[in-house]
Amino acid sequence: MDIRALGYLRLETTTLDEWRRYALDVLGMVEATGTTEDTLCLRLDDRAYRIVIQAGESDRLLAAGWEVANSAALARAAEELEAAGVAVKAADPAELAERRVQGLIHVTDPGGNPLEIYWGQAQDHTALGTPYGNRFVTGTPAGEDFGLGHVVLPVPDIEAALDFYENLLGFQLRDSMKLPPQAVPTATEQRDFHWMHFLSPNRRHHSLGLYPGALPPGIVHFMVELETLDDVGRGLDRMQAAGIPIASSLGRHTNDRMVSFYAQAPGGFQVEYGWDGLVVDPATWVAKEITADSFWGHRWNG
Ligand SMILES: Cc1ccc(O)c(O)c1CC[C@@H]1C(=O)CC[C@]2(C)C(=O)CC[C@@H]12
Ligand SMILES: [Fe+2]
Repeated sequence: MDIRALGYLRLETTTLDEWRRYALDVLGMVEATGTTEDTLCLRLDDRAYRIVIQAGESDRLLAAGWEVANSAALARAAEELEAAGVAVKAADPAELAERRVQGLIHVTDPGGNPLEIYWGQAQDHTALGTPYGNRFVTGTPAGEDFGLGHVVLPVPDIEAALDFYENLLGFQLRDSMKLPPQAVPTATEQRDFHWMHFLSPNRRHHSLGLYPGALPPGIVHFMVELETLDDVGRGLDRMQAAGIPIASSLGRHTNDRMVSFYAQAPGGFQVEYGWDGLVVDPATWVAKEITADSFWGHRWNG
């Protein structure tokens, strides 16, 4: 399947005002066209939106949006999913209009996580006036797309999830890490360790992390990448000034070599704010095991 990138995330929140302040004033994202009283649309780049946050009854991930190139690629994706026994539901015209895409199917992964596979998202050609001069890395100036960043999803059955994303969706496995049982309190089976996997359909080291346990919000964290270390440092200052709990201190990951910190987001999951993530060559990449999450830093709280 020819998926190109993590195009967007849709979230539901019980505290939209808190999310508005968090996304705009702290993360430095930009309010996008389509924002209403009960739906906050966020721009990071020239896409009409990259994150949509809807007021609702719960705090959870509504969908991870995965982008394909065109309608033929979407039709093939639907065929391959159906042939594999995965239920596929085509979007109705109202959903397409709301999402500002030209074609879309709804699917659920083996962990029950909702995904939307789509093509033809609208762009916004107006200048992106980020509030702190910060810039998000979502691709190259030449037009190569790396997607909005990455998302880590909880998947109680890690083997089934890896098979789905690697062999059906066609993501490349970049590396894996053994988590100790205490890092996975909701694991369905007692084991000496639990694998966590990192994958991507493009040259961003990972667009998807698979966490081998359950978490109520349906998302462990999402990561947005900033252009400079100063963008990340200033973001950390804003988090602290706003009194937002830092979930993990600044550190550099061993696999994508990203320098990042993690902050609590409204709703019981985290946002990773990073810089200097690895861009790989899929033709020469080999899957590896990492045996530490970071070269330095990333001290987790609580
Ligand atoms: C190890 C790692 C590499 C690259 C990343 O972008 C990244 O987020 C991580 C950390 C992943 C992971 C997590 O998301 C939830 C809490 C985890 C499971 C830990 O307890 C250690 C690693 C953490
Ligand atoms: Fe991450």
